[in-house]
Amino acid sequence: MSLKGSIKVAGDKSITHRAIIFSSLSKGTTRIHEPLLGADCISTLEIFKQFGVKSELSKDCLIITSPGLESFCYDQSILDAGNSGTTARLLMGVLSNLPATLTLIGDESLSKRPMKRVTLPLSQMGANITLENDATLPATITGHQLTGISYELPVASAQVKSAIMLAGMLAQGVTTIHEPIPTRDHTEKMFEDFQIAYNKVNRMITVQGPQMPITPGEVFVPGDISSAAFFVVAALMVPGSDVMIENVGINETRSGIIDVIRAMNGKITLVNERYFGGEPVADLHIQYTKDLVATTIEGDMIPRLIDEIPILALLATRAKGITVIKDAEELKVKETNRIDVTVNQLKAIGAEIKSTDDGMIITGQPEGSFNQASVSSHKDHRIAMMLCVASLLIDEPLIIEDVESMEISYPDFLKHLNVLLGN
Ligand SMILES: O=C(O)C1=C[C@@H](OP(=O)(O)O)[C@@H](O)[C@H](O)C1
Ligand SMILES: C=C(OP(=O)(O)O)C(=O)O
Repeated sequence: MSLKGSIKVAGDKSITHRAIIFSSLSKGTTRIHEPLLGADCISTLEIFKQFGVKSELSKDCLIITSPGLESFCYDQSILDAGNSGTTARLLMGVLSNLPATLTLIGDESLSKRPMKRVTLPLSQMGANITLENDATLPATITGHQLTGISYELPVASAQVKSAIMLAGMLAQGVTTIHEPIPTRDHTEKMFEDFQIAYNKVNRMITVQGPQMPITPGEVFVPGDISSAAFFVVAALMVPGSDVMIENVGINETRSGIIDVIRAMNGKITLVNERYFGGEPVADLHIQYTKDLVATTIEGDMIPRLIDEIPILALLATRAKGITVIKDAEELKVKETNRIDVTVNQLKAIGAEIKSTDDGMIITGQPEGSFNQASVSSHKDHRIAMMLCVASLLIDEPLIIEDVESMEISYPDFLKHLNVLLGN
């Protein structure tokens, strides 16, 4: 049973969120081509619908028509970000500037994730936000126009950077953000798509606000490299596999996985590199590699592959030698503690893996086999898909509890996996 053939993966989650946000803030109609309609992006869309934004799906295009943020209606004050950290954090930057009192809530997992990292800089801009226990959702926000600040990001987080950029775009005056370690730059690219002026020199971003009204744009969403990662790893590990994944985003701030796979000796080739809208894309050709070698993943590489670490940990179980993942403590505050959950699930099926304070250490067993075990995604979409890929290395069926959490970022995951398996 090998993976063969070609697929187009789900649209990029980060870019779809931003496309929905920027099109909702602008007055008029924006077409978003090939968006991701996973649960997280739907959470962002539903919030803007409560403000009076309309959406329509036509073939592969999401058409957003907005009255513009000056004409939002605020009849409903409870906004549900569901499971989505991106929704909650980016929208805090917007809501803090709107003339309404609104409460942002989330599901059980999101309600445990740290929000102070966003409310702290926003408070310095004058925002009025109350968090549960001064730390988590629900957040009650009484909005008014903020004032620009100069801020150095203490954590390498694109969500925090983007929240401040959005707030700065709507605020009075100049906002400057210094980003010591580069993170995904889709917000910067979306500023360009929607003709919002900003400056980025080295790692310093400057936004002069307020910039309203915002002109509608047109967005082309590439395939999500974080979703493609599951098939890339599956093809590298399952003997006989030969797969093409089309139109995948290879933005430098997201493509760490390609560098790591090359360092591990994995057979991956980028074909037909081009631009899709404002983002670079390529078709990824991946072939089974029997002589994978261990590597170290650390430092500035981490934000370039943060969401791919669970699936890269699985890949490392097949690579000769000891793979070390460090500087990845951010994994502890994702949908689950992804260090513990990844280690515990992979250990259960027989992998030699242990957690550390800021990552994990994996001893590869290229010839070893995994065993059946009782495993769970712990309602974390990336863990659910990682376990599905792990099941390809086990002869008996693997029963994965809460596997449906994959809906968050990839509703068609199993369908696409079956296409490649020829089922
Ligand atoms: O900005 C974004 O779209 C995202 C940024 C990352 O989070 P952090 O900003 O918390 O690192 C990433 O893990 C998340 O899946 C999406
Ligand atoms: C961490 C993730 O998303 P978010 O922070 O938006 O919940 C993810 O998709 O892996």
